Amino acid sequence: DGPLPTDYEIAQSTEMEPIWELVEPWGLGLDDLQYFGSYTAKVKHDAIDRLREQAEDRPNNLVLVTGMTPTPKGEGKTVTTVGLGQTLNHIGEEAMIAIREPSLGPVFGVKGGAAGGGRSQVLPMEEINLHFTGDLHALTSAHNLIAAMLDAKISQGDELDIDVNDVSWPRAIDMNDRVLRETVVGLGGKTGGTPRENQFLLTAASELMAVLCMASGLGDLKERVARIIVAYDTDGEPITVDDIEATGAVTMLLRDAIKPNVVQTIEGTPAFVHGGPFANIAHGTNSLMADKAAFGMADYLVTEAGFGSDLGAEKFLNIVCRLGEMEPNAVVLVSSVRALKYHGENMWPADYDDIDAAGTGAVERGLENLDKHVENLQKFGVPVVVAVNRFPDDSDEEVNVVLDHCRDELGVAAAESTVFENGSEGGVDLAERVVEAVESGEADYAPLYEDEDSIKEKIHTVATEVYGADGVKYTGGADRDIERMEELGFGDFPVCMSKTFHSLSDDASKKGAPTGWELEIREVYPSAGAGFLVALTGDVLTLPGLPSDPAAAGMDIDADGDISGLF
Ligand SMILES: Nc1ncnc2c1ncn2[C@@H]1O[C@H](COP(=O)(O)OP(=O)(O)O)[C@@H](O)[C@H]1O
Ligand SMILES: O=COP(=O)(O)O
Ligand SMILES: [Mg+2]
Repeated sequence: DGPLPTDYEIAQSTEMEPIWELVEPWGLGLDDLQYFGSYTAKVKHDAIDRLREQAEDRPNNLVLVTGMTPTPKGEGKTVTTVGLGQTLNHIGEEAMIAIREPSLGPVFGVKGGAAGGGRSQVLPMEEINLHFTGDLHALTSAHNLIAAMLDAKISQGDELDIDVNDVSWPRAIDMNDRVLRETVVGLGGKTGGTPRENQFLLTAASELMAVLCMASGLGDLKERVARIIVAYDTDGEPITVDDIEATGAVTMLLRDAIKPNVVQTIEGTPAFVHGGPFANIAHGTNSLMADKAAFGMADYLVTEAGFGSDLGAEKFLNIVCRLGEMEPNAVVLVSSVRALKYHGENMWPADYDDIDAAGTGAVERGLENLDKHVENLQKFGVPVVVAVNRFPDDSDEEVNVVLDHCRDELGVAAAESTVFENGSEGGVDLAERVVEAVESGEADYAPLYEDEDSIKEKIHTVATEVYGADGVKYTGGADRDIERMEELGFGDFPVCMSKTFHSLSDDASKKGAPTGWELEIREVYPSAGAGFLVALTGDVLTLPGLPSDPAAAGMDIDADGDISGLF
């Protein structure tokens, strides 16, 4: 007993299997893999195609893991996804997991890594959380190649008649560097190019990341890249990646990134870790290629959508399942005592000492946030299982407040989970509830809106049904943007809402289940390559900043290469 070793110590003490041995029973052979050391590999296209075919003869039980509105540290969706995958195998099912690959932004910022934690992690955690297989670097380079070629056209004169004040393609960086949000480029006189304003966004929010996650293979990726709109000409006509002749080079840079990465969990469950869009500023789930391949290897796929169900899950259910032709069989809604207290105390910003000091009354007062998330998820017609992800200092009384509420008040299945501390031993109750939900056949999934609904109807549906808004107000150029989207023929695209994750509303300070407010939409732009529109709400930022005490400040490496402070 005593304090749990750190994530890194647990990871280091785990004897991993060579990846080719680990995946062999799941249908992947030596020649199907492109190796990055002994414990990480990419799956080659032929193998992916074979797995897709094999998936047609399997159950394809899809379990989505989402959460309530989290505190800034996160409440354990990744931990629960890894732990549930491990536990399903532990109780005799065949399960794979698919999660996103981390961005260096949060790794060095507030949240730390995204490889799970405790005894429910994917390994090798230090590789996964740092350079991994280079996908984020490849995406950043590909994104900035487009920006450089576009500016070369602008400053050296071009037949495209680009409107220098109507360029929609920013630059990208995989780092939370807030001072790059709004920049001026092209300074330095004639050789410096044409001065103009330009933004940076986090690579996780790049349309290339979304395109990589939606693509079905290299050929599809290339067609999607070609369609990406990067600017408009002086007549307002779109200019694409193909128009600036960047399609081939950009796709070449992504030739490896498009292949899903396969690794293992602490207990030896195979895991796809591929694609890394955040769920506030992007669509928030891993690549469809990973999902489709996993269905060829296992009966269950457990996959995570980022942040609360108003973000990752809403977009997974309204966009990813629609475009990816998938139907979820159950949704796990991760709750935590600390998040319930955070809402119950109407706390902003989060103070973890105050959270620890709060009592069961605060847990009860916070339940309104959990209730709204349960209500939202039930609107999609999928059975909900609430997981109470138990943290070390949680008391039985506090946990039981949540379990009793779910079972007695909400009439939904609920289970305590200690997969962080105990691995699969701590997930049996949850896994059994999930299997019951899947085997009940109750799932009757449907998205909340139809393709033919207007753009404003789609936004109104999400705002009122999911966020709890009374309505929507369009500010800035949003109305004109929507008219342009309809003129361009994007009216039937689903809408990816970009919103703060700190609240169900677009105001980070509002906790619980805010009512009596209007959603503000300030900009709408196309991800023509990904196949959806993006609507910016409130003051959401596509390039986060570092806190004054970033996680990076607590990290170190010794002369033997041993790392500390990475979590
Ligand atoms: N039950 C738990 N006990 C202790 N720490 C936990 C527990 N669950 C999650 N954590 C830690 O909390 C942080 C957020 O967990 P994570 O699974 O990444 O959440 P999410 O995916 O919802 O953002 C991570 O540092 C993780 O190791
Ligand atoms: O996009 C955010 O994902 P997490 O909630 O898993 O941090
Ligand atoms: Mg996560």
